[in-house]
Amino acid sequence: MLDLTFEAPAPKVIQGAKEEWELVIGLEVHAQVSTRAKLFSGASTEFGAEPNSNVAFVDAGMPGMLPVINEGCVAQAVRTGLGLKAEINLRSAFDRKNYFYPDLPQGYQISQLYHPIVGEGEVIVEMAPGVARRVRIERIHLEQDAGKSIHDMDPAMSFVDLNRTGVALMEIVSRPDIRGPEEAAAYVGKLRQIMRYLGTCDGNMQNGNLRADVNVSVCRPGDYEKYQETQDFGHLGTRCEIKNMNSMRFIQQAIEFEARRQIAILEDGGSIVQETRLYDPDKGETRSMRSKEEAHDYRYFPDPDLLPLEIEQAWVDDIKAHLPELPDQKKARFMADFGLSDYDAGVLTAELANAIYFEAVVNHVEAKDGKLAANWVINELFGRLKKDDLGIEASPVSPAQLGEVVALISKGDISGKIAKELFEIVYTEGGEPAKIVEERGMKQVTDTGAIEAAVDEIIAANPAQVEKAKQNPKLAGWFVGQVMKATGGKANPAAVNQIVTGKLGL
Ligand SMILES: Nc1ncnc2c1ncn2[C@@H]1O[C@H](COP(=O)(O)OP(=O)(O)OP(=O)(O)O)[C@@H](O)[C@H]1O
Ligand SMILES: [Mg+2]
Ligand SMILES: [Mg+2]
Repeated sequence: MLDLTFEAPAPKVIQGAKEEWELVIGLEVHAQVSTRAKLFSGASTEFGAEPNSNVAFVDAGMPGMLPVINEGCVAQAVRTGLGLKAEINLRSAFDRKNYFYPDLPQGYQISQLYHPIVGEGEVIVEMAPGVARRVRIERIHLEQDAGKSIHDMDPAMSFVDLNRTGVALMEIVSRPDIRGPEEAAAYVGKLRQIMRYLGTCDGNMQNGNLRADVNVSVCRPGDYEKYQETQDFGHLGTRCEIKNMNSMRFIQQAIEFEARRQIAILEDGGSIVQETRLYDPDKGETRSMRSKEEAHDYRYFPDPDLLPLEIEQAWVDDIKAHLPELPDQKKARFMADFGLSDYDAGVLTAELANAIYFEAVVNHVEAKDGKLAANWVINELFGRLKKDDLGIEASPVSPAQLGEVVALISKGDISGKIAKELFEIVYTEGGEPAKIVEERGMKQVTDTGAIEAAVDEIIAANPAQVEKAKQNPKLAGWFVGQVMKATGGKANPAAVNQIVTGKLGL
């Protein structure tokens, strides 16, 4: 496992006009379950389909239609819970959350207020190499997504698209353990990463696949510690909830703005009204959407159309036994097996596809070359792909090809400089690296006779430089550079250096 030091929360402190304030943040993350069918119907969840083409009668709220639970969605929620080291509740139940909105044809959302499927867990967020924070998860429940109102097609009309109605969401509720905007973004990033590894949510924030409701309050220094001791929310300030954030950058901006807004009110002698707010990225401010009093009147009650959900421990155990390696485990293994730095291992495991690619490269080289392979994947390959705006899946260089390049460097067959040329050839033209080296005469010159001849020539042609070098041995580097140039970068630099210093008598 990763060797982490857990730090007490370092809250973001904001200096108000009169006093200092600390931030307290709790997140409700809505993660769309990766699944082909909806939570209670067989309709497809495909993104971007023709409006209203993926709607079962039950999704449209037709009278007499009954919901039928999708076992695959339940398995995904359990998998997510296990990935967050959470308790799994073998018995959970569905409740109706009633409200009226044009994109909600049933007039209620089926959710799990009283008995969620997943209980307490945790997310470990690394804020600096080896320094981590633990954010507690309160619960994860399954619920239906709503449809989408469309207001921008016609100035006089609104339309509704029910494709998203009834798609399964996991609402992942954190404790108010997050103490600053960067930490909030890091937390969402870590959750996203874990779920992508688990295959339970695609985490595509642009598509609305992962959205966060951000709860923000402020308190005076010392009050948060009192809350931690007693778990009494009375020590914390009143929260406001900023709905539906789907960008890490906006999450941070919204928190910052919201905290300052609350501080200004409090320092003015006012009090915070608990309410739901929306963030306007163009104006960089939050504004009130509805007060929480109205919003809370959901008249929750157990859904009479659905029996309590009972699952078996053996089924949960089976899912647990088949969990994939998670980001922290993979990172720790990369560091231990290949001697990678925390940073390199972090970059390579940030996205599962990158980690898979790297491991495939390493399969073609010896373990001792893991670090070299990491450098090539991170610096050369990622850099090159970025230039062409390509994802790793579209890489023109396969792991086998890159592994071969790395092995050629490691064996001393080619120099680092030539390796870059070789990489570019493989990237643009394809082909087998070893063959290319052979055919195009790119092999490194390790033959000392040939290097000596080149050194002699440079020394003979530059008597003045030779004199200077004798006074200042650092100038040997100049001779090495000249020899490298003369041999088209193919001479082995270490051998050149040795011969140059020998011949100059340094
Ligand atoms: N004082 C506080 N400051 C900041 N966050 C808080 C505070 N108190 C509670 N929270 C956070 O607010 C969130 C409350 O979410 P929860 O789903 O339990 O209820 P809700 O927001 O009332 O309901 P809904 O799901 O209808 O929005 C949690 O993430 C919790 O950590
Ligand atoms: Mg909630
Ligand atoms: Mg909420």
